[in-house]
Amino acid sequence: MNIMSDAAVEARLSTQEEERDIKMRARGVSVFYGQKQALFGVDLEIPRHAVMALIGPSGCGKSTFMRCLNRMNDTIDSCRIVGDVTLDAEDIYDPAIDVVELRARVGMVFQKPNPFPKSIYENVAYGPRIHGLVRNRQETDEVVERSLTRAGLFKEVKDRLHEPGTGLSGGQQQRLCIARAIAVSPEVILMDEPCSALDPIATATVEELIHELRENFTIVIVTHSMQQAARVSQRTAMFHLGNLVEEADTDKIFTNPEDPLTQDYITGRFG
Ligand SMILES: Nc1ncnc2c1ncn2[C@@H]1O[C@H](COP(=O)(O)OP(=O)(O)OP(=O)(O)O)[C@@H](O)[C@H]1O
Repeated sequence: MNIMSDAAVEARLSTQEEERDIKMRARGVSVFYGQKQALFGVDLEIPRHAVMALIGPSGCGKSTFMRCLNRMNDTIDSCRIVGDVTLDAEDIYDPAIDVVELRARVGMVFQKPNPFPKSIYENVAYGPRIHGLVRNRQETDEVVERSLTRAGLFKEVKDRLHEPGTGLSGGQQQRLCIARAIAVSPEVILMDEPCSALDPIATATVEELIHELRENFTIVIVTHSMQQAARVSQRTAMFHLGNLVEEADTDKIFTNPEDPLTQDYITGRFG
């Protein structure tokens, strides 16, 4: 008979509880580009249905870390990663993992809006089609409308769905890229400086959208803007020279950071 002590039962329950709140977890993640080490043993937990901001001076490893979360670093020949990364407690570097499927579960939006040279409709419909998520035209129409609506773009484009995506404004193109990412129902969306090519009005619209998306998705955003990190995120992780300096509630990072490096960075003393 296997009788667990009350303490053991409680410990297991609290671990399960914790797992429910943690979408992704990195343990001891180091990254090398050839001989050069870019990340040093990073341990970080990404909370579910929240926005986590990655901040730190240029070259500190924010994008490198983010690319570990959907194995985008696999596409760089010289890049080697050690350590563990899990998605819902599942090892994403397990050889049995289908990387194409992983990147559908952990989608990405890039710095520069990069719509395909196709219509607005086709930009959004492409992913669901290749992943077999839609069976016919009606289902495709539905997924396109739903994704564009969630990205806050449908009203603006509903009469020109068959015009090229590249004909939209920069802010609209970025929302189209977000709609494209959402269309395959990802669990996590990685955003690498998604507003850096946008004007302040388009930035505000995208920030508002990020805020809304967190209800349904887990979001990780790299940003150089302290104001943006403070506005959109609930947790913030500060990197410096390939190390994770500290990670905490965003309010705490911006009002009462533990580490002097964070204090210096957020007050503009370097970076
Ligand atoms: N493909 C690559 N090949 C070689 N070195 C790279 C590559 N990508 C990044 N690095 C190096 O790894 C380190 C971390 O770069 P990374 O782009 O992750 O930093 P970052 O914090 O995102 O910087 P930024 O804010 O300027 O975008 C830097 O020293 C960079 O030069």
